[in-house]
Amino acid sequence: MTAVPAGLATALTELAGRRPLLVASDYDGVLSPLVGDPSAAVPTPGTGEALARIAGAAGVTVALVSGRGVADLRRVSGWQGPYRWVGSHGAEYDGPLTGELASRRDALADRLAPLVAAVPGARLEVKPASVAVHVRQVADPAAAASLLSAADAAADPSLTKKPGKAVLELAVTDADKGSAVTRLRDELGAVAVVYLGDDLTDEDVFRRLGPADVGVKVGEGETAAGHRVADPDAALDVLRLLGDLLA
Ligand SMILES: O=P(O)(O)OC[C@H]1O[C@H](O[C@H]2O[C@H](CO)[C@@H](O)[C@H](O)[C@H]2O)[C@H](O)[C@@H](O)[C@@H]1O
Repeated sequence: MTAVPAGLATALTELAGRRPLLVASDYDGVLSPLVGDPSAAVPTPGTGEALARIAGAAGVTVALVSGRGVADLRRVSGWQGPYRWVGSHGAEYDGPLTGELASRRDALADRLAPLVAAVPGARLEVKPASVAVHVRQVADPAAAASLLSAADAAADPSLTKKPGKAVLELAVTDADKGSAVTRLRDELGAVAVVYLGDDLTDEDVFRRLGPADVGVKVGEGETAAGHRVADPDAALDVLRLLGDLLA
């Protein structure tokens, strides 16, 4: 167990009495350590219990806000909790997406597949509203960079580019996590929001947080978040502290 940074602990203590409260988090790299195979990204042990405890506090809503599709997020996490499940970077907000996006996504996947197949270790992930080109397991950094450039060049202007950690995602919607969390905040009438995230797509949320909110960047890199912790283990410590404060 690591100590939660003092400034963050103080901010959470100040926020803990406010209701309604929204506690939202990204999944990969925050609630689950990054691994080579996206389908094997299980939660950090103890994280499900920490989230369930927070969700059990009166007036508190827990939301999982992921780039993954909701069905995939449920499967990979193994969680069933009473959470708000927001997937596909916010495109899946009220439930599964309609089928009309699927044909555009499939055509995109067909265009990208030969590029990915030509690079050993690269992986194509077809998701509800996007296609992701993963290079985490490409041994040659030049080949990885070149594949990401080629995928970027293959994107027509109707697509939304979402670069992330060893990945470039091309989305057939312009949804973003910042809009999704703002919509949740408004819907719940939340007077404060806690958000944890590790990647570029999470910056859309951090940029929209206000002075009453607490944003926590997990890991390195530039951020608009007011607080930072080192890794998913430290993120778990934040959730455990928040659970204690809300109890
Ligand atoms: O918004 P998130 O919940 O963080 O999802 C972002 C993307 O996460 C996954 O990719 C990332 O995690 C993989 C497993 O650890 C890792 O192999 C990959 O390099 C990371 O980019 C997921 O596969 C994507 O679909 C999500 O958009």
